Parts: sequence; structure tokens; C-alpha cells
Amino acid sequence: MEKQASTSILSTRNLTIGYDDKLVAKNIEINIHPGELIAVIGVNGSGKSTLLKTITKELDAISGEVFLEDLSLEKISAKEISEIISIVLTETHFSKNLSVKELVTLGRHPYTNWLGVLSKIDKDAIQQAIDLIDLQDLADRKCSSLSDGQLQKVMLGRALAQDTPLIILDEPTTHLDLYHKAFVLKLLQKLSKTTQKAIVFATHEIDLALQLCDQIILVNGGKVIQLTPENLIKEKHLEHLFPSDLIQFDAVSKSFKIKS
Ligand SMILES: Nc1ncnc2c1ncn2[C@@H]1O[C@H](COP(=O)(O)OP(=O)(O)OP(=O)(O)O)[C@@H](O)[C@H]1O
Repeated sequence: MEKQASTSILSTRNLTIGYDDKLVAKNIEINIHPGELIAVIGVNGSGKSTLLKTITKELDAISGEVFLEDLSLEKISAKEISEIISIVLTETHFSKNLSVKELVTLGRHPYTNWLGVLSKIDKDAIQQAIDLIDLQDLADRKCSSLSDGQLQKVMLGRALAQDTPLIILDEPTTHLDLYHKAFVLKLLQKLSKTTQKAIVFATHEIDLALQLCDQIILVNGGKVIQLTPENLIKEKHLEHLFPSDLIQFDAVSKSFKIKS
């Protein structure tokens, strides 16, 4: 089995992503390490979801390679992937009739036997996830009774219970107000540091991502670059992200401003 020498949890080599009739981005070289909080940013339709789908094997790469830890993604089974990556999608693919604790318990699915019997390790992982994000008071509530912000925390709880070194989230702050967007992203930042898990999320909250993330992956015009927020700003990659007739990036406040 081909190996790549590095301490990355996930890396790519000369990766090209897209669909049968559409090349989305090429020459992608990204590296994700333990404890890092990484935002994937880019305008609508730039390829953020395509990149996340490709690195989680939901979509085949057009060419190039993805490595999970040091193994080529092509050679790893779905079960092995689920022990390394947990995925939190925006759309909810579960019955909201479940209680919070039942939903968090689903995170242990890759580890339980076919009867779904929980071992002590499973029960401890579920409790730890509930404690880590303060879900104790919500544990017996039905998911249908939760606000979007609470539901997002519960989805994160399920990913934590899966206890993988890498958590990937597709737009975790959609539908949240500014306070809850900041709350969820700050929680992701805290979890990446306390658990040393790598957390990667696609987002349109560029201002917040610049303040909170260790690294930014920018998908733009068929290219993908990975830099620290400081270098992304210093190298002026954000200046021409959007058409300049309406908004411009202000490097001093590290935020986008509407042109007067
Ligand atoms: N199944 C598909 N087949 C062909 N083209 C697709 C498919 N899914 C997406 N695309 C195209 O690939 C490009 C990248 O789409 P993608 O959904 O990855 O962008 P995104 O950055 O996640 O967008 P958004 O911010 O709007 O969610 C777009 O041009 C889109 O139309």
C-alpha cells in the first residue's frame, strides 16, 4: 500500500476535483494536522462542497491522490474511513423524533456490532461528547423541539461521539444568527484545541473564519490554496474574491466592507 511520510491526518497530492462534464479545481495540495481548525472558503459555486465530498470519498477524484493519515484513500474501506473522519452535513438525514441522546449515540454506529449493542467504551464516548458540549440539559429532549443552534450542537455531539481524529462540517452555521454563528465556531475552535482533533468546515463566514482559524483553504477560480489567515491577507488573496463594484476587503479590520 502506498504511503506518504508526514504527520498529516489528511493530505492531497496533485488532486483534481470535479464531475464528468466539469473540472472544478486542479493541482490541489492541502495538509491537515491534529488540533487545527481550518475553514474552507470561496464564493458560491467555487467548489467547496466538491472538495469536501472528494476528500471524504463521497465523490471520486478526477486524478491525483488523497491520503488519510498515511494511507491512500482509494485503498481504505468505508468502515475504516468512518473511524478517521466524521461528517456533519447541513441537511439533517435523521428522524427528528430521536432524542438528543439517541442522536449522539448514532455516532457510535461504526463501532457497535450488528445488534447495535453499546460497549462501555461506546457509553463513555457518548457521555464524553455530551459533557464536552454541555448537552446534559437537552439529553432527553426530542430533536424536533430544538432550535437550529441547539440542533447544530447536537450534530456536533454525534460527530464527537464517533471519536475520529478529523471532523468535517459543511456550512455548520447556516440558519444561525450572528451570536450563534460565533458561538458554534468558537466551540469548534475550543474543541480542536482541547481534543487535538482536526476540524475542517466549509463556510461563508469569512470574517469569523479569519479571526478563529489556524488555516484557511481558499477555493477560487479553479485553484485551491491553503494559508494562515495572516498570510492570506498579506498576500492579498481576499482583495479580488468578490466583484469589486460592491464590496472590498479591508486588511486593517480584516473584514469586508460595502462600498459607499
Ligand atoms: N453533481 C454535479 N454535477 C456537475 N456539476 C456539479 C455538480 N455539483 C456541483 N456542480 C458544479 O460544480 C461547481 C462547484 O460546486 P460546489 O457545490 O462544490 O460549490 P460550493 O463552493 O460548495 O458552492 P456554494 O457556496 O454555493 O455551496 C459548480 O459550478 C456547480 O454547479
